[in-house]
Amino acid sequence: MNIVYELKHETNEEIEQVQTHFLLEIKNMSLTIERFNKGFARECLYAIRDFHLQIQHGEVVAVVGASGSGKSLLADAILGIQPKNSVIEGSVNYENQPLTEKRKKRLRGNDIMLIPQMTNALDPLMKIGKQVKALVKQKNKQKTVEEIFRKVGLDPEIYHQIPSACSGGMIRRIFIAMALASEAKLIIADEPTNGLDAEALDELLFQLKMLARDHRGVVMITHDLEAAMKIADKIAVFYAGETVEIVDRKHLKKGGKFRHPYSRALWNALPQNGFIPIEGSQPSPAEELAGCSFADRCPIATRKCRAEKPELQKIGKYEMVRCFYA
Ligand SMILES: Nc1ncnc2c1ncn2[C@@H]1O[C@H](COP(=O)(O)OP(=O)(O)OP(=O)(O)O)[C@@H](O)[C@H]1O
Ligand code: NI
Repeated sequence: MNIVYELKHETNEEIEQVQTHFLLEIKNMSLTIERFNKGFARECLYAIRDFHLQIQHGEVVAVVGASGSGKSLLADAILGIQPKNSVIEGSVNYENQPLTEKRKKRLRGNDIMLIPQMTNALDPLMKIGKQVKALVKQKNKQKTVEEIFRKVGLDPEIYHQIPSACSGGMIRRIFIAMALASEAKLIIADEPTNGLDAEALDELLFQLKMLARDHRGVVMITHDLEAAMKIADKIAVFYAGETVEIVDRKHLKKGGKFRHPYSRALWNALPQNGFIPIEGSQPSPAEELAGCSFADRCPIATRKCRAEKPELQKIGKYEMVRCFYA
């Protein structure tokens, strides 16, 4: 209240910025892995080059990118479980405070929870019910877990089983149940829709939305643009370790288009839009890039794009695009 009052002379947009409370806000984040090749020469892998993301309570934000674009490393970096030989730079704030490695360690598994890409992340020897129950803070733990199992469509029998008795689809539901049971405010789901049939996929998307309705923030990391467009409030398109666009779903719902040539290419590659492929491949993380990461495959690239890296430009309250010509 006071802050807004003091900034009375600022523009409306600036006042809104002050009022916006982000659960997680990432700016210019990079993650570089250092390794030594066979000739013992030092080599850098630029796995994340320039990543931006903003998420508020109650929102689903999708990070959409192709295989190898750095999505899982991004999830690991937010949780503080990145490879030891990596260096993270940039600004990461959680609840408006810097998310230091020390703080990540404290919040991991409590405030911030990962739904991992691998389905073998549960304790293989502990009964599932017990693993979920361990996260419940309120009284009547058993009853709470049973209720959550019902919500996510898990057979109550699962309670007494160990993870190896469950299918991949069931394990994903167990992770959603764990997120619901916990008091986590931020859920990071890494490729949660992988390998699901159409029905299971819709169910899972609904469950992720349910987590957001519970006032939590859900970062859904995926290669599936279509799934992202179904539930995400905002979509951050990720290419070769960079956020190339952040689009608000409202813009797409109103018939607006993606603005970045890579996002447009992803959209054109969807079955309903004609399955149009694009030539070439994503630059390797080992490559140092002088210009735009997409320049080699971009239909509108110019000499400038190859020589100069475009910055992420703000084009609306939350929307951004990294292209000289978008
Ligand atoms: N520990 C590591 N050491 C060295 N390189 C790594 C390490 N982990 C990942 N990489 C490399 O970093 C790049 C990004 O990997 P990452 O797993 O984050 O991609 P992704 O977008 O999650 O891919 P996918 O969709 O296949 O899961 C890849 O080229 C990968 O080989
Ligand atoms: Ni991954």
